[in-house]
Amino acid sequence: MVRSFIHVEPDSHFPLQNLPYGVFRPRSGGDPRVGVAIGDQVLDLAVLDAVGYLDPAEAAGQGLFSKPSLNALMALRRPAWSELRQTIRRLLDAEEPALRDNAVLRQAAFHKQAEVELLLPVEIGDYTDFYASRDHATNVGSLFRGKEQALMPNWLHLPVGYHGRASSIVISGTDVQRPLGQMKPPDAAAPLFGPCRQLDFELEVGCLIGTGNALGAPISVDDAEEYIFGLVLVNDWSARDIQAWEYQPLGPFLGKNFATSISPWVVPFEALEPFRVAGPAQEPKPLPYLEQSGKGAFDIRLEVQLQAESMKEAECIAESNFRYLYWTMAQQIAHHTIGGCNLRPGDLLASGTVSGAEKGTRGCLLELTWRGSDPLKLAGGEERVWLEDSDRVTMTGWCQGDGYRIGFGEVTGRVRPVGQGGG
Ligand SMILES: O=C(O)/C=C/C(=O)CC(=O)CC(=O)O
Ligand SMILES: [Ca+2]
Ligand SMILES: [Mg+2]
Repeated sequence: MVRSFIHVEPDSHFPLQNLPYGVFRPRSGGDPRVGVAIGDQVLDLAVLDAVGYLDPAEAAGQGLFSKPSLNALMALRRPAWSELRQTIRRLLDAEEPALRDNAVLRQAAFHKQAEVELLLPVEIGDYTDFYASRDHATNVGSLFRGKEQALMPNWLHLPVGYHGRASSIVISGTDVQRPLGQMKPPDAAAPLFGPCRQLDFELEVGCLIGTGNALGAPISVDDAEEYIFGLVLVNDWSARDIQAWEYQPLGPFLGKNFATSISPWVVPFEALEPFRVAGPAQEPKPLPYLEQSGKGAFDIRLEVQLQAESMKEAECIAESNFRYLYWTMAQQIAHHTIGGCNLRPGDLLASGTVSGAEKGTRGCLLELTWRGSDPLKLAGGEERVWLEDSDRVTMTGWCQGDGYRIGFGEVTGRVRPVGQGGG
């Protein structure tokens, strides 16, 4: 197995096979710039580019890495991403002396991850959220509309989604303020206004678009993966009481626009190739524009941890897998653009809550507690139906290779009570 001269623990999320991109700022100061995670280090690509170490890659020499976002890099095409990735991989290889034996450059180019601040890596222009897990859609449908109408008649024919809100996407670690809103409990005669009482998380995977398409020029399902730059973890925080009252007939609005958290490291799509698998069988067969040849799902293990303020450590409350999704990322992209809609570099297409068939694989509290009828019992006697103030939700994910992991790191956030200011 290929190894780096940088030490990488076997359970590290960031071995040489991964090389995810992020935007960071050293805690000691300096401007935001682009880096790559390796073991517990960050490699500063702006430093490497400045000394010509990334030459002759197409991405080199253009100032792409001394920017506060990955967008300019994402706007290049797949061959350029692939070439850059190979260049970085070679420079980090244990057998390659160029960087390994240049102590002065190494000193300037590497930072401990613990000594940098990770920033929102992408300027996200548009955010779309799908609803691609059949188990999630069936469960939510049963809970919101009753068993008979669990899965809407369109669901097996197209990837259902809604246009989300990009402005409130925040980086992992940002506190999330409990939203205020309008809700109508079943026993109330009129709607109430106040802090959300049914705050939830949603375990999702986000697909970041690299290459865009022109307005009016759809992306075909079999070309769609060429447009994907990389993936992140997404927590689509949801106010279930606000959502349940407002959503008909146009779908989620304020119930989901107050915050969406993403993980800081963008895992290159190319790194996931060894973990490609077939997704669930699709019956009825989708219309030709959605029919994908080959396998379109990826085996990514996902976990949700919850930590109440009284708990010494976080407790795992759900284990799921990205491969459970019914609709693939390629199908989502093909559907999104079939009417002519243009995607732009940096757009986020989230998968929708990733739930599986077993109870412990459900990706949100709405399902895990069956809308409150089956509370979760946590360590130290804590019980949860919905999130309480100061609860911390952490999601993690990784592909398990033979002796290595392609990891996503984590997306974490803590619930802050209403009225404690911004930031
Ligand atoms: O079926 C409904 O009314 C509920 C929809 C959602 O909760 C939308 C959503 O965020 C989709 C998802 O995460 O899978
Ligand atoms: Ca969602
Ligand atoms: Mg959201």
